[in-house]
Amino acid sequence: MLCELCRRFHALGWASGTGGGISIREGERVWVAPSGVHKELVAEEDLFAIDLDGALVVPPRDPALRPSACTPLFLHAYRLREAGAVIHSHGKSAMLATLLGGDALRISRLEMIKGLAGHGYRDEVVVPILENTDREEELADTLEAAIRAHPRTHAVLVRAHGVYVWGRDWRQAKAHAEVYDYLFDVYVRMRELGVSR
Ligand SMILES: CSCCC(=O)C(=O)COP(=O)(O)O
Ligand SMILES: [Zn+2]
Repeated sequence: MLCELCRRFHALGWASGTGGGISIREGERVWVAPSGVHKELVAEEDLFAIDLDGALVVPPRDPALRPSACTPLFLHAYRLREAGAVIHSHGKSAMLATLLGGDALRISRLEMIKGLAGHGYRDEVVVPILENTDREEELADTLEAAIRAHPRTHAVLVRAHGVYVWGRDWRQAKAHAEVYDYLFDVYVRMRELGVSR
């Protein structure tokens, strides 16, 4: 499923140019893809299994592979939110939404908001925005702080970069990622049109 979802996210433009992807938790194990490879071509034997402290449990077939640089960020969502899957998207809507400024994106009164667990139509969706760093791993501490400061969010944006989204399992994480992508796209379009909600 991890490999299949990487292919689908690549087709959506969420995991192009080797970045982005998804990790999935299976009990006490977390499966992650290799770093810096074409995510749409990742095969089952290329995957790493690690425990929730990041220790290697199952190595990939090729010893030259390294786990995704997103791994420390994925682990924060697993540990702090009991997530079952975490998606990292480089989708353009997420990236563009972060360029409109502020330390959080806020949007409300849209039907699609109901697709986020614990949210209703009238709720304000608040997605914190982190400042980007030179290396993906360096985002881990600020992502942890943002997750703690925003207990209702299922996503954290990274300026000029993308978004991390999670859910209780891969199905909910995928649904959340699709809803947030819709909201980010609408947010950018609304700013272009000069309308607000
Ligand atoms: C063009 S990818 C730049 C690095 C990045 O943003 C990223 O998400 C890398 O992830 P990886 O899984 O390849 O370590
Ligand atoms: Zn990235």
